[in-house]
Amino acid sequence: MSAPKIIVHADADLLARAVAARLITRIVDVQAERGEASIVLTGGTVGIALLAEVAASPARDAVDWAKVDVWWGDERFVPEGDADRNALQAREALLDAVPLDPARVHPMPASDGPDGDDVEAAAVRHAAELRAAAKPEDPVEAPSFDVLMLGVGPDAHIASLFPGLPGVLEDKRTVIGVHDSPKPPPTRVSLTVPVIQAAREVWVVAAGEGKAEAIRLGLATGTSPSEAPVSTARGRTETLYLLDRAAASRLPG
Ligand SMILES: O=C(O)[C@H](O)[C@@H](O)[C@H](O)[C@H](O)COP(=O)(O)O
Repeated sequence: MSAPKIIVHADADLLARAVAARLITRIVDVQAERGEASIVLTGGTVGIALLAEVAASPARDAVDWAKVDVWWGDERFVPEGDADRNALQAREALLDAVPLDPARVHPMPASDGPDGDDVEAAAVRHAAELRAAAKPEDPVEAPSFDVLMLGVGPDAHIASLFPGLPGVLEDKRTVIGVHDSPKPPPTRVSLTVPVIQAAREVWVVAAGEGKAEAIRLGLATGTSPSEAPVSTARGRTETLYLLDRAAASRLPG
């Protein structure tokens, strides 16, 4: 696991623009090496704002979008067309504006999908999709994502792994159904820590004073995952904490 690097931008708008530029560059670099790239999107305010900044960037056409695999870190388990879906928000912000291959876009299941409202079956279905996309050398039964982005909640959750819930301790499954989420909606689907930590690069993206304590916990030594799931956000070759000044206002000394 790589030690976190902290990069601070002046405010939330600049953060979104800078992460968008970084994402475009990273995809271009990975595609120059291997032809294709895989990214994991996050919902949340900055997570969606940065996608809109990618869409607005003149550099976006440097990416071969048809060779980008798009996945999500978590999803609200609501119907396909629900405005709360991270996937729907991402489509509106970016995905509909670039020439992706639909077969390479992998939203997590919705509650009106083939498994109906059975979130456990939906998680198993998505785990099978990840397994099918994994290569023999991948350390878990999921792709080793090139860039996995995570927002963080004021309670220090990442994806839909919340403090005090068992999901953050899951060490076998790659995808779980989440029940009783403290943040609505209560039922969700989430990647687990082993998949997150198998990613080549993990980027934690956070803005605002309300995230400062969560960021402190995420970087402090000795934080327990159950207390602050964000402390598990580490990539294999790179871990970036991409922050605005307010979110960086309580960094551990
Ligand atoms: O499913 C969700 O509720 C969101 O995806 C959530 O995990 C989000 O990423 C963080 O809470 C940060 O969100 P904000 O940037 O809006 O605070």
